[in-house]
Amino acid sequence: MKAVHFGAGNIGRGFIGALLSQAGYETIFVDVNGELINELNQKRSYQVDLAGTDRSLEVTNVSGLNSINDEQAVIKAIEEAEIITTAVGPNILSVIAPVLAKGLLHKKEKGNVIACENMVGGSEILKNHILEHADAEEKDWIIENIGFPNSAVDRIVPDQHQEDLLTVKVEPYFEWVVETTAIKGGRPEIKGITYVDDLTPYIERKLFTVNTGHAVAAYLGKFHGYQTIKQVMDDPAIKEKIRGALQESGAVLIEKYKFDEEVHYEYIETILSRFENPDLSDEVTRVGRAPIRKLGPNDRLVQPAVSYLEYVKEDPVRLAEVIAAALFYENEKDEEAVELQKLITEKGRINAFKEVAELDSDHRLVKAVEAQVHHLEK
Ligand SMILES: NC(=O)c1ccc[n+]([C@@H]2O[C@H](COP(=O)([O-])OP(=O)(O)OC[C@H]3O[C@@H](n4cnc5c(N)ncnc54)[C@H](O)[C@@H]3O)[C@@H](O)[C@H]2O)c1
Ligand SMILES: O=P(O)(O)OC[C@@H](O)[C@@H](O)[C@H](O)[C@H](O)CO
Repeated sequence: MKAVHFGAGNIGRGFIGALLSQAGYETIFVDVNGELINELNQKRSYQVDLAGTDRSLEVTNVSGLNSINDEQAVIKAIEEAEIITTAVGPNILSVIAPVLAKGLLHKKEKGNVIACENMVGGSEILKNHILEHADAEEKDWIIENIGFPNSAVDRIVPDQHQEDLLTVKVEPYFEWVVETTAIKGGRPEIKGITYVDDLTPYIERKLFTVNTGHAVAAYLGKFHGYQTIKQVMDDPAIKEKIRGALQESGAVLIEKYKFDEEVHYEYIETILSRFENPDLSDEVTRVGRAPIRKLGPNDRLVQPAVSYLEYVKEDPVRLAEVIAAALFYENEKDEEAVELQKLITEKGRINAFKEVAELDSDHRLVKAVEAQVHHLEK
């Protein structure tokens, strides 16, 4: 049984690769980081440490391929793989689509491709990128034989500063939910996957709670000079603002999906305590990375804020505040942060926000964010 996983980074090694290996798959990681690939090929195994415990897992039967230099080998690996997964980041899906298309068109049997990215409809979006690289007949073959089930993945895996390049420290908690309807052939037998018929409530609950909360911590935390999420959580005023933002996104989720209110509030508290794990050093720059993506219309801040206006019919105060803080986010090592600040210099904070969030000037959220920007400027 072979699996190909694109992206040997934090979540790739620390979560997806570990579960694939435990399920008995020979796992081939595909990445552009030559150093990582060399290490994987030399060691053929690596260690996953569970933060806050003395438990570790040995992930075995792994190897690596370079997605640029080893294209023919990547195509062959895809041809032979039963399952293909990705954790490369939403913006990279279009980049890996050409090689995926070539590999999938070599397959003789049905198979599944699962994008494990923080976005709604990730596998479906990847499918559309792949289909752009196929002619009409090839498109039909892919649509008929390859499943692209959407999925939601949850496990906090910070950037690693380990002596050993491959070792990765992760939080013990994890959740991987995969939608059944798009699967082709048999369901992949992977312990740890929860199969559901409709992923929408699960991905929205995850993205608009875990990732919304994380974004509040990162952008307000950075604004107030903190470096790690744990430091932010130790500031009671900001912790309360995170809880407040999650009550706003939660009000929408409860209304939209009829979640039990008490159970959802318990979920929020669990998420807050996950952010407080003293054995995880997660930097605000990782959690706040790619602010243009995070301020997009379907992402963790604007989507729940716009829905709050629709469902609750009031201005989302806490969500508007964190959006405003995101507009002050600077990090010279983050391409999107640099691009956002450039846009702000050219057009001003509110015009830049309208552009990335795709909102009109008279939208109530724009007014609410403007008020918060003025407040933060003081
Ligand atoms: N880290 C987490 O806590 C976490 C949790 C859940 C979901 N995710 C999602 O998983 C995805 C990856 O996040 P991460 O934290 O592991 O990031 P990461 O930067 O640690 O890993 C991404 C990897 O993709 C590789 N990559 C870049 N371009 C590539 C290409 N063209 N071909 C192959 N590989 C390429 C990078 O070299 C890197 O090793 C994101 O969508 C993220 O939202 C992350
Ligand atoms: O990966 P991003 O950039 O979409 O978001 C940063 C973090 O919020 C994210 O990686 C979380 O750690 C993860 O989603 C937890 O499951």
